[in-house]
Amino acid sequence: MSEEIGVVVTGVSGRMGQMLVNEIAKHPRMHLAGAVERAGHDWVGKDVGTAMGGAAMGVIVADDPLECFARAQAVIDFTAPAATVAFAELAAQARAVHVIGTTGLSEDDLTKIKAAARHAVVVRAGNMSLGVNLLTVLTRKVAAALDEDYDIEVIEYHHNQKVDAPSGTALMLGEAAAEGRGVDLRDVSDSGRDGITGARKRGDIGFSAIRGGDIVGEHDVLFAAAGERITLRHVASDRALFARGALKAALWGQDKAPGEYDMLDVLGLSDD
Ligand SMILES: NC(=O)c1ccc[n+]([C@@H]2O[C@H](COP(=O)([O-])OP(=O)(O)OC[C@H]3O[C@@H](n4cnc5c(N)ncnc54)[C@H](O)[C@@H]3O)[C@@H](O)[C@H]2O)c1
Ligand SMILES: O=C(O)C1=N[C@H](C(=O)O)CCC1
Repeated sequence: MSEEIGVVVTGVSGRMGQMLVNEIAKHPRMHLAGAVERAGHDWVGKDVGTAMGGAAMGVIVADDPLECFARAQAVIDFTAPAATVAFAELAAQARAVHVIGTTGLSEDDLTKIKAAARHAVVVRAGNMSLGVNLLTVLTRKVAAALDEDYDIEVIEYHHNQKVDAPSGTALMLGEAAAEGRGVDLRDVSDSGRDGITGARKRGDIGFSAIRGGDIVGEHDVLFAAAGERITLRHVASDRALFARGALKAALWGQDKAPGEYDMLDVLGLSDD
């Protein structure tokens, strides 16, 4: 698809929302078709450009998502789980591609998103960067090559405002490691150690979450055995990285059949 598409950004005042507005403004094949914030937010009713402290953009921040989605080809959504579940249904009604970056989604949330994806394209990933998605492929391969003599630990580092743990990225990496090992992550996941936990269980995949300052997002996958350690590491130093991945997903999804996709599909890194 080569024509320009209209994109709605939800959670527009957020860290990712503002990053997305800036990236869309620079994109040759996209324009900002709408900007959504939660009802009662002080940006609602204001021009998004002036609310961001710059020049007016001619787009007024709204709290009625469906009205905005109806005039767009894509919705890019980095908000919060309850909002994302509601937006999935509305984006499907509007037949807009729904790009979901929100993390911390429960099993129940994922079931509802899957239902919405019967009617429209949903692209969802806990991390939209090429580097992290490539790292999931490498993690799966390394985990498949090593046996349980190698303890797998995922360590993630984020800013002090992050509300969910383990991060969406850490879970993607944990899933990839479990897949490489041929196990279900739910059976081997070990997060939140505290107190007299007992020795580490062989075969577990551990998670640790560091929160501090303005860290954008860093992830280590550690394979630790007697006598040696291997670490796979990704460092994000600019949120624009995630925004650009989301824009790529919005364009990629335009000519796809309804269904749920991830960034491995968008980036051509998927096995199937
Ligand atoms: N997948 C990725 O690559 C990636 C990258 C960065 C962040 N994230 C995730 O994106 C989400 C947002 O991160 P952030 O740092 O921008 O958070 P943030 O708190 O800065 O922004 C979230 C925004 O969503 C808005 N919001 C909440 N409920 C809403 C509703 N019902 N309607 C409209 N807007 C609503 C909030 O008002 C806020 O402006 C988090 O889940 C985070 O983990 C994912
Ligand atoms: O800042 C955040 O929040 C991030 N969330 C994603 C995650 O949970 O992995 C991606 C990195 C930044």
